[in-house]
Amino acid sequence: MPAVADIRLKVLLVDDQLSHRAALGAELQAMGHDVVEAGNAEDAVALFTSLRPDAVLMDVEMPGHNGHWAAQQIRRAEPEGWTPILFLSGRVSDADLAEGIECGGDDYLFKPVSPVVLAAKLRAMQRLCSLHRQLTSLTDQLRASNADLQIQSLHDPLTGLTNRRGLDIRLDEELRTARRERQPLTLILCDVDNFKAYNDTAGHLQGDQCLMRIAQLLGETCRRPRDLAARFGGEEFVILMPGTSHSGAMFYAKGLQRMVHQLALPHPASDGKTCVTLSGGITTCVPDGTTTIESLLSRADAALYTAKSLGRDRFFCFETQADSSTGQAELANYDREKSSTATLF
Ligand SMILES: Nc1nc2c(ncn2[C@@H]2O[C@H](COP(=O)(O)OP(=O)(O)OP(=O)(O)O)[C@@H](O)[C@H]2O)c(=O)[nH]1
Repeated sequence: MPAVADIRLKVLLVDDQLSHRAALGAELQAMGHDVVEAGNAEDAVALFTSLRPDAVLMDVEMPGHNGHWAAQQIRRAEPEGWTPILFLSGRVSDADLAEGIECGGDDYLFKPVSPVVLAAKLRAMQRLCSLHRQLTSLTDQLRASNADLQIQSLHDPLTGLTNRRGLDIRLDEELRTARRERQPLTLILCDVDNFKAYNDTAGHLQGDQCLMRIAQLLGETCRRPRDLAARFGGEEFVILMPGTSHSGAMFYAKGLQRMVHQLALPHPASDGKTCVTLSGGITTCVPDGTTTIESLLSRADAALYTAKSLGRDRFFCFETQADSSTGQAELANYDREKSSTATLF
């Protein structure tokens, strides 16, 4: 930020008399400021809107609209009212002065303008301009910090994935959208197998690295714009797939399992397996009025529990779960298949 005295103001100088503009303009430039000139009120308003000067010096009496009218238009164009407007006038009654301030002006300069008074008023405008710039810069910093905080509050610091809070927000949105549009919604709850043993053997820091790699893989596999990979907590992750049917979810899970195998992250203590594996519980439904975030999570959790009981390194999905007969029929339609028994792969 330059020192107040060094601030170069962009001054909009409005006067219908060319000779007055030339004289005052030359003085302003000699003081180190930039000058934009307008010869009438309409041009003044147009130039103010397009160029956003730092200060306005405005004649009051002009053919057509006068300076008071122009000040009103300028205040409308800039409701925060930061830009100082100084009227230039030959003689001012108390009533004129009051009207000028009422119309949005800040001060009066009497013609012919004394160079000393002009310099003093410009110094005051430089101070105001400096305050405005500081405030704008602080507001920008605050806005950026708020945006950062917003991102941090919705993301997990270890993996960078959406955190539980962010997941809850998206789940709520997607549940309502799927219900309204009668579209299937798939939720997969994944868990790293025997992760306690991993930590106990390889150490917590190595465990963190493992979670980061798995999270990265999950993030990469969520390719559709509305798919979401989130860290649910600990070594558990959620994949949310709006508009994805039962069969689509199974196709995705098979691919994910294959990719985890290909990743081949060494697991130091996993029930006879040498590499990290995932288990997952899948639930797909066309939600109705009774479907809640909790019911979706609890169905996925039950399916995950079953996958673990059946020996881990697998994804499990109960028979197609819809929440109403309508939902069930629609889901069957989407999948073009009738599900009857549990599906395991
Ligand atoms: N390194 C690391 N470990 C974590 C983190 N969050 C949770 N854990 C660990 O994850 C382990 C989860 O253990 P369990 O819930 O018993 O599950 P598990 O050992 O994977 O067993 P199964 O789920 O049955 O395969 C615990 O040891 C937690 O301390 C984390 O951010 N970093």
